[in-house]
Amino acid sequence: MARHTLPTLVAIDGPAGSGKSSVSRAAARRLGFAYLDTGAAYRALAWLALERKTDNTQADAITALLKDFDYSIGTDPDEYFVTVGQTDVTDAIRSPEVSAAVSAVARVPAVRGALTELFRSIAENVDRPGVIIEGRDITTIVAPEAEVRILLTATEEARMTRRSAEITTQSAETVAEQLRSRDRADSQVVDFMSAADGVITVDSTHLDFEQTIEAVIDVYHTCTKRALNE
Ligand SMILES: Nc1ncnc2c1ncn2[C@@H]1O[C@H](COP(=O)(O)OP(=O)(O)OP(=O)(O)O)[C@@H](O)[C@H]1O
Ligand SMILES: Nc1ccn([C@@H]2O[C@H](COP(=O)(O)O)[C@@H](O)[C@H]2O)c(=O)n1
Repeated sequence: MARHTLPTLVAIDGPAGSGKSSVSRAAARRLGFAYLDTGAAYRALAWLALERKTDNTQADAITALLKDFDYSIGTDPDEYFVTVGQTDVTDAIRSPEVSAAVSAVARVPAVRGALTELFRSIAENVDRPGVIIEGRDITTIVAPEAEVRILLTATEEARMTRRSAEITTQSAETVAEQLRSRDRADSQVVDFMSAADGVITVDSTHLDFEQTIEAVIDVYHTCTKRALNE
């Protein structure tokens, strides 16, 4: 059977609160692309571990969860949802408990291997001409061959200010400390603080939301034009 044309891949990595999900989703909408949030899968597995009262320091116990991890995510930027089995976990995976547990789950190599395969398969099968995939290791591990590779960053101060404006149920100090400690734990596993070779940095520290979306779309046009001329 003839293989369908593969979608254009736009890979975006960056630290917590750098705007990966909000900016990627808005840019995907404008480009008519699908949007794949990879952090949601790690969060959903962490949610399952909490539901099953699994000790998340035990790699074997976390790995065992993968065998009945019935995960599904919406890749339409206008119809985002995350389910595990019959349960809609779209909101539950954003809880402070899941955010605090997720890095321990994400450090397990078998989990990373399985989810990487899942992301590649979802991305290959979207029903759009392209897909924006965002996370921590997309430009380097999940899709190093992506036509467009971006590191979306902002200073720690800017990221914390934006995140604490969003989360009003916790103090700014608590939000900042959670963000910092998640980045610390995650960066022991993958490097998302510096751009790998060929990856273009978009620093949004002094850009507003709209300007950041435009900056990402500009990089997309520059990279795709360059590829056409090669
Ligand atoms: N350039 C910007 N100017 C102002 N606010 C922004 C900008 N970019 C993103 N934001 C806001 O910052 C907050 C964090 O963004 P977002 O949730 O998209 O980050 P993230 O990188 O996906 O975070 P995490 O990895 O923790 O899920 C959101 O409230 C978003 O609307
Ligand atoms: N490619 C990725 C994406 C995410 N993670 C882990 O998931 C956590 C949640 O991600 P968010 O983008 O929703 O904040 C993140 O803190 C990492 O632990 C990952 O390892 N690789």
